[in-house]
Amino acid sequence: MSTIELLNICKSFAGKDVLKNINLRIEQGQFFSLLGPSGCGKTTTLKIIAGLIKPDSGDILFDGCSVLNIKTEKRGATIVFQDYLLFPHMTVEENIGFGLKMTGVGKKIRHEKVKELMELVQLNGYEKKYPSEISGGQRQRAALARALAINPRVLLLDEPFSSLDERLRDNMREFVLDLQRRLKITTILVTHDKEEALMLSDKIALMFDGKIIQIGTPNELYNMPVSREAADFWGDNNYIEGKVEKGVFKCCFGDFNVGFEKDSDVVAMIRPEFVYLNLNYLDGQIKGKILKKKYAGDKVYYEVLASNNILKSTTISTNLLEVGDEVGIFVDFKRAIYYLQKQ
Ligand SMILES: Nc1ncnc2c1ncn2[C@@H]1O[C@H](COP(=O)(O)OP(=O)(O)OP(=O)(O)O)[C@@H](O)[C@H]1O
Repeated sequence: MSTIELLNICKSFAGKDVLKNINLRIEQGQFFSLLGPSGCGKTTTLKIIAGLIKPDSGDILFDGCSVLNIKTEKRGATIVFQDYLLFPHMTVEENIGFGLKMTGVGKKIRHEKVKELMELVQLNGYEKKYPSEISGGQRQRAALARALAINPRVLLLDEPFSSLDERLRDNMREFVLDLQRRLKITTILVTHDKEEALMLSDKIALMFDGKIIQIGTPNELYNMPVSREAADFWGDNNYIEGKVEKGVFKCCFGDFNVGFEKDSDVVAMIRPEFVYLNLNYLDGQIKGKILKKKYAGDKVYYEVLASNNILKSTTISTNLLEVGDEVGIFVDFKRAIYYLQKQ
């Protein structure tokens, strides 16, 4: 177990700034995710924590002590990559015991430890198999066991689930979370999968273009995005410009009580799931007409024309509205997030 801190970490490759002053604190035993679009610098951050890449400036602390000049193999931070990187010419048990052998652990203790790990990742009976003879999920569990064999202070997971099919991915996510909770090992996951980060993490750092734009719990990140940029990462949103005066939001759709006292020019960000449509127009609702409909199984995505604006609405698929229907729209402005308009 370890507390990990990154202090003012900067890194550039060939003149391109890839990490721009990264500051992070990951508590002991926490499941922490680095989330962000492809190329934003997640893997580089992970490799810097592992010691595979040296930062240009800044410091990394494990339990308050700098590990900047400590070699990878001495840091106790092991990475599990998405492509597992098992040695193809070694059996499962040889793969798992490899790190122990390298650190000079004797055969008897190694054998016991490997047996214990095989049980932990539910691979008993596969000891003598080669990586090519087992399934993707089993290979991944073997890679996890190999990483855990050396009792790492921190477990680093780089998109470990992305090459698995959906069902296996769900199983592996649950498996890893359960293992992490039991072992209480500080774990850092790199992912671009929003749902994965929300489901697994105690805390998430959202990264864009080499910077961290928000750190918080899954609930804070999803429900209280700090900026439009952060909000848009979670999906398409509605943005409605207006003014708040004495707790009333005034915009092109009318006046709405929001219980937000500070008078200011704002942009209201409303998620499509808080825009409700119904066929019977009710008093006080906004009138609109359905322009587009996308059916996606459990959900339906609509675009509705109202007061010369397009509103996005997502509903569960029991909704039977069709393109061209005139609808009443209820926008739950109390669920909106109000960003101050730029002066
Ligand atoms: N060794 C390297 N040499 C040059 N550029 C690199 C190197 N490693 C990473 N980069 C660049 O740094 C940027 C960040 O890469 P990184 O792999 O950290 O992003 P990422 O967020 O993990 O992306 P992905 O989700 O696609 O893996 C990218 O533009 C990448 O091309």
